[in-house]
Amino acid sequence: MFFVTMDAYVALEGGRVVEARARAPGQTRGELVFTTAYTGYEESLTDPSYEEQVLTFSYPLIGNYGVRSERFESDGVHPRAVVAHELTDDVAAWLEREGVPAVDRLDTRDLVTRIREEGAMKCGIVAGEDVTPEDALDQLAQCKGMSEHVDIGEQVSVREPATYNPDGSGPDVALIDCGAKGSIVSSLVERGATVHRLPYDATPAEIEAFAPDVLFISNGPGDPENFEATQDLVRELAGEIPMAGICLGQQVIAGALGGETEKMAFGHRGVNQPVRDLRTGRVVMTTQNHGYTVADPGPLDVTQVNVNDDTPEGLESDDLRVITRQYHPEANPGPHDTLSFFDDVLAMTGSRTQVAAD
Ligand SMILES: NC(=O)CC[C@H](N)C(=O)O
Repeated sequence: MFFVTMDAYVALEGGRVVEARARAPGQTRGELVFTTAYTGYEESLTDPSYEEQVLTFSYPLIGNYGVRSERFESDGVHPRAVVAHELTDDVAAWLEREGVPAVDRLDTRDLVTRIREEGAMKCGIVAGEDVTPEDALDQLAQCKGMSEHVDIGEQVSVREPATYNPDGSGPDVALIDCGAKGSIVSSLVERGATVHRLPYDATPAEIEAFAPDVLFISNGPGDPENFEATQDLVRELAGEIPMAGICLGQQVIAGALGGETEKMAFGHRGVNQPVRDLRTGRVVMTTQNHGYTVADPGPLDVTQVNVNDDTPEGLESDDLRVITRQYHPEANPGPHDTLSFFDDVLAMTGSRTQVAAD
């Protein structure tokens, strides 16, 4: 007989408690979401866009090719906790070192079905010796909804500006860090750009000091409406300087220019999300991780849509010189179908006009 000691509990919004096995101890809470990605767990777990969420992997075995820091997208693990059907010892040890609770040996098929039917939900999660179902329910009771995390930008952004590839011969990019993945920086640097990484609440005057050729709004966690300072910046500089955005960046730019965003039921998280370009009819496979979407693109044209649910995946405006993507063209993890986005962004810089002085 094969016995597994159950020493972890996951309390779901509504009060149901699911038993599991502790793989990294701790007690925490967050919005329970799932990814269908079957590869790229190191990248997902270090993606700042997962801040304040509990990440469930629908793929049953996570960790089968080890843990290598070269693949990390930031300095630490961002989900509050991790749920999988089976986590390898390597991943469990890494999460324990990072102080991130992790559980496995629960029916993730059932959990994912529930999230698909009821939407992303609050959860409490406890793992380790002596934890009880009541502890998990206590955590659940303290769990905030994603949109209630009003200071989430502060949690994930750089404190001080940083410059990458200072002697580059390419364009200067002002990257507004709302929780940027490292491979957005490297995708730009590889193409010769100099990247000035700036806090999410950088002011127009701070941007102008760098005289950048393009303003690039990064990915990031939570509700784009909570990035008011970033939206103000976009509004202020719109039309003055070309702009690009990825994921939260698309949402912030659309919201700032008069459009609207809304929460999705369970979002898109995975590495095989099909996207159709409306101009060419071509479909590409994309990597995604988002729970909000653009509901109204404002003055921007929708140029790409998700094949599954028609939500906007690409927004553009020739007049305003804006180009954004809802998916992750930096492709870490891949597929690599959409890397040319970075070439398109840098190509926009040829048409730069002077940034207006205050
Ligand atoms: N990856 C991201 O930038 C996520 C965007 C936003 N936080 C969302 O969940 O929709």
